[in-house]
Amino acid sequence: FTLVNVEPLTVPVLDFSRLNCSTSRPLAVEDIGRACKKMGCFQVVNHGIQGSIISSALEAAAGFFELPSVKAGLASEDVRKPVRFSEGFMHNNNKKRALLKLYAHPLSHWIQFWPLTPVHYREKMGNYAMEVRRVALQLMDAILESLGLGKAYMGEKLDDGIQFIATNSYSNISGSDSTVGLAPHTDHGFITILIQDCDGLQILNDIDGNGKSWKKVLARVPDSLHVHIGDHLEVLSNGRYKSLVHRAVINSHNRISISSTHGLSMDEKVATPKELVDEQWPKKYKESSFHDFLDYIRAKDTTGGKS
Ligand SMILES: O=C(O)CCC(=O)C(=O)O
Ligand SMILES: [Fe+2]
Repeated sequence: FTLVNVEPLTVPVLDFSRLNCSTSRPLAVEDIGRACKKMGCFQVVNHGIQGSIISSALEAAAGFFELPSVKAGLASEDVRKPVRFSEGFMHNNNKKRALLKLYAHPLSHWIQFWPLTPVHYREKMGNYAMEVRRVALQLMDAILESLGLGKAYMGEKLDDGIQFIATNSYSNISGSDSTVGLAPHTDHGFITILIQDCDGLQILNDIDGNGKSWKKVLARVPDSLHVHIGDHLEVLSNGRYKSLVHRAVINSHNRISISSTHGLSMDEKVATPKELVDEQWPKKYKESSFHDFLDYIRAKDTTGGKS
């Protein structure tokens, strides 16, 4: 009941092209800031990524999970090689979510570890990875600006940052109308950009001040990108922008989603800048790197590392 009867999210839609025009940029930056503060997420249209690049990436992801060896839960020859660099959990043992996680930046370094099949997988996913990164970096500039930090606050640190692409395939094996495919969590980077081939993403926030409730993100606006805030942006903004709790629900269809997470490099510490600390906003967070975060989560984990 609580999974199905979830209201759609009325999410602010940002026209990305407004960021590239000096007269409309200040208001667009303000809109982004407001969405980050109130909603923890927003959607982006007119981002310049061709629809065909988005659909090809979703197709490539679906094709990979359809490979007989992957379906059987065996690492295929070309998947086994990147084991050090990608994590894969397949549909075997009745798992509801299959995941292939790809390191994506710098692409010229990581792409050699990506799957070789289906054909054109690397090309299709690589095109999307590069394009979505371009959008992510420009959004991060705007987000920093909305915090009053100035466009160049992070400078090259963002250029050298990480990009993880998580390709997810969900199948409803329980036979029930809907089931949770991915439990509630927040992402660790600054921002995550997500695309999905059908509804399933749900977010938890308090939009009307009536307490937190789940809302579903509709896959309706064609080729729009869903952007949400991760833990490191919460740290950077000293809690002005909160990371967004989200989950994935599987309905009767199989479903594909691709999330691209962007942050600083693994060992670069994210700290709250002094400009964002004052009496009203005392410093709330310890500085940490992506690596520290993962170590902390592993250490805290009570499921024996299987989570
Ligand atoms: O499948 C989804 O919609 C959510 C995926 C997600 O949250 C993730 O990859 O971190
Ligand atoms: Fe996530």
